Amino acid sequence: MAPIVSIRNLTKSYASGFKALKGVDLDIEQGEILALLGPNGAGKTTMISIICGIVTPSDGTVTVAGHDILTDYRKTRSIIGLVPQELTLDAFETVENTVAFSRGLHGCAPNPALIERILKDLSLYDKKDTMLRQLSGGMRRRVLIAKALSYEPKVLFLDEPTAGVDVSLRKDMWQLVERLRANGVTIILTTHYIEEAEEIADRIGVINHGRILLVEDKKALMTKLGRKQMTVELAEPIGVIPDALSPYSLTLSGEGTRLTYEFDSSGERTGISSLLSALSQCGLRVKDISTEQSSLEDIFVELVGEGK
Ligand SMILES: Nc1ncnc2c1ncn2[C@@H]1O[C@H](COP(=O)(O)OP(=O)(O)OP(=O)(O)O)[C@@H](O)[C@H]1O
Repeated sequence: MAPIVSIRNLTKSYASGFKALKGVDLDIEQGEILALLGPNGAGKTTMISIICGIVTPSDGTVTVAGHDILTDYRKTRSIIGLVPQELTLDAFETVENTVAFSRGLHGCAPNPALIERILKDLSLYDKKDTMLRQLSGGMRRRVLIAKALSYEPKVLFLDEPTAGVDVSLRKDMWQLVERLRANGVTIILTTHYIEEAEEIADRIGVINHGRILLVEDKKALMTKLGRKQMTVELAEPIGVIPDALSPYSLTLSGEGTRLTYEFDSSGERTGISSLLSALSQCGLRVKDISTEQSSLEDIFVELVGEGK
């Protein structure tokens, strides 16, 4: 299937001369949840803003469902929903009116039943007649999402949807994202919370200094870049690693009592059982064994660190 969003050589230089995007290529598949991770200033918001028609690109092309975002912007904007980072809402309007109005602004016929469902889904229904200025920050964020959902977008961009919200709202958001995906909506979210990407994304994109460092299936990324380590505590210290153990890439530490073995957790054989029998053949007594796997956070920090 053709990608729902296709980005080619996307470049953005702001008037100040600052290059926020330096030739980004990215295909987003229909129905996926893509998490974009990147440190502050990496270019995430710039990229999303260009796709949504808020910022003009300096070079490159973006198509949404086959339509060019510049020449066919009416069409692409009708397909896209955006939940921005900033909480810009009209303080004196009610929740229900704000959401219904947003649907009208996007040229959709009124649909009170749909608005009611969205408000209920976001636990906003009992606040439908409340003025926005009387809502908490978390509730306002829910209103921003309701506004974006009011015109039934096929592609939804969430720019740090859970920044500064409490744990229960974060979990609600994750559930909502799951439900939207089940209804065929493609979701692109930026986040600083790596556990969020780990929890809900199908694919992870890492962006830094205006470039995409990688885009990879989450599970494949964890297996490909994730290292596993086994640490063996020996009962008695040794001076050097015996020759018989040279086939294993071992390092000795802890004043001769700790052997560390790195292995490929994706491989069919990890080599753990043969290493353990080799240890006993060498007469080494094992006191304790532990294994550790690098997390998405370790992988991210390593990738972004390399890009510096
Ligand atoms: N209007 C502008 N004029 C000049 N520079 C800008 C403008 N908007 C953004 N930038 C710069 O472009 C870079 C990328 O900003 P952007 O907001 O896209 O990053 P981000 O990845 O979304 O960061 P964050 O995680 O902090 O939201 C930053 O260095 C920012 O200062």
